[in-house]
Amino acid sequence: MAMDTVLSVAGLTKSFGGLQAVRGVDFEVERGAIVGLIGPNGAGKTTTFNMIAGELPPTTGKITLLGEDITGQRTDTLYHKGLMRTFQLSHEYARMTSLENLMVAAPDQTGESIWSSWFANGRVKQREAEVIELARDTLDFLGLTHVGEELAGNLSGGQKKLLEIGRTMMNDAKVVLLDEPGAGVNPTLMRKVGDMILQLNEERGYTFCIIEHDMDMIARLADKVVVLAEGQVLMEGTMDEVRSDERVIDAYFGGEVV
Ligand SMILES: Nc1ncnc2c1ncn2[C@@H]1O[C@H](COP(=O)(O)OP(=O)(O)OP(=O)(O)O)[C@@H](O)[C@H]1O
Repeated sequence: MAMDTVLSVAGLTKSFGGLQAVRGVDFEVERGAIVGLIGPNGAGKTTTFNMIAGELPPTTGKITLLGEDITGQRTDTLYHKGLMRTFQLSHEYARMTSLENLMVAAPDQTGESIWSSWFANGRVKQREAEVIELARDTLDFLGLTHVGEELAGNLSGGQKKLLEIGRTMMNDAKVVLLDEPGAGVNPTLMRKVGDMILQLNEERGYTFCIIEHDMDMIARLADKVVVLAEGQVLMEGTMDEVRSDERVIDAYFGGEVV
């Protein structure tokens, strides 16, 4: 493993009954990189993410974060280690405001979610002021200040995506898995989501692994692209290399002339 690898998966497999959704996937994500994970529908991208993010135990294989074997560790454990993911369909708390959605993503001083201390003690304590300030700064960074008091359920698809990215910022997650940040987002906001990702990468040193079907977005963001097809890595390379590779064209279009 290279010295600057922050995340690696090796020999990862996942079977659902008789179906082998992921069949021996290997790839590495270098510190400060933006890695795109692409491939046709059903290639195993989300299943791979679910295993890395601790939502699904791998059938076999090993996942390493910052040199530590994290295979099978759960989402909340990984959250404290700085690995977070977002979802294809945003997971906001619809009946809380945007500001509150960010606040509940912050860890408290003991490293627990602030959510649990609210319920345990019935009130927000000293940390509240710091968390509110951080949440306001995060809204400002994302350009969402004007919808800070709006219920998150009322935000547009693109604003929800930005809010999801904001939730990772509240934990200062250093390795972020983004599941289709461009899905259901209009072109203007798509550009903005891309800007945020680049800004977090360049200014705060976040490392990203991104599943995305929008090839323009991947071309703009990704340093390296890993192509999955039928549960396996078909190839990896720059977007230019991937775009012109016959195997990739075949995987997407089934070898038909299009
Ligand atoms: N919980 C599950 N139970 C059974 N089969 C599953 C489960 N989750 C995924 N699969 C199957 O595993 C395969 C890979 O699915 P996955 O969602 O990982 O693909 P994907 O590359 O993310 O696709 P898409 O781009 O369409 O989101 C598919 O054949 C899917 O039907």
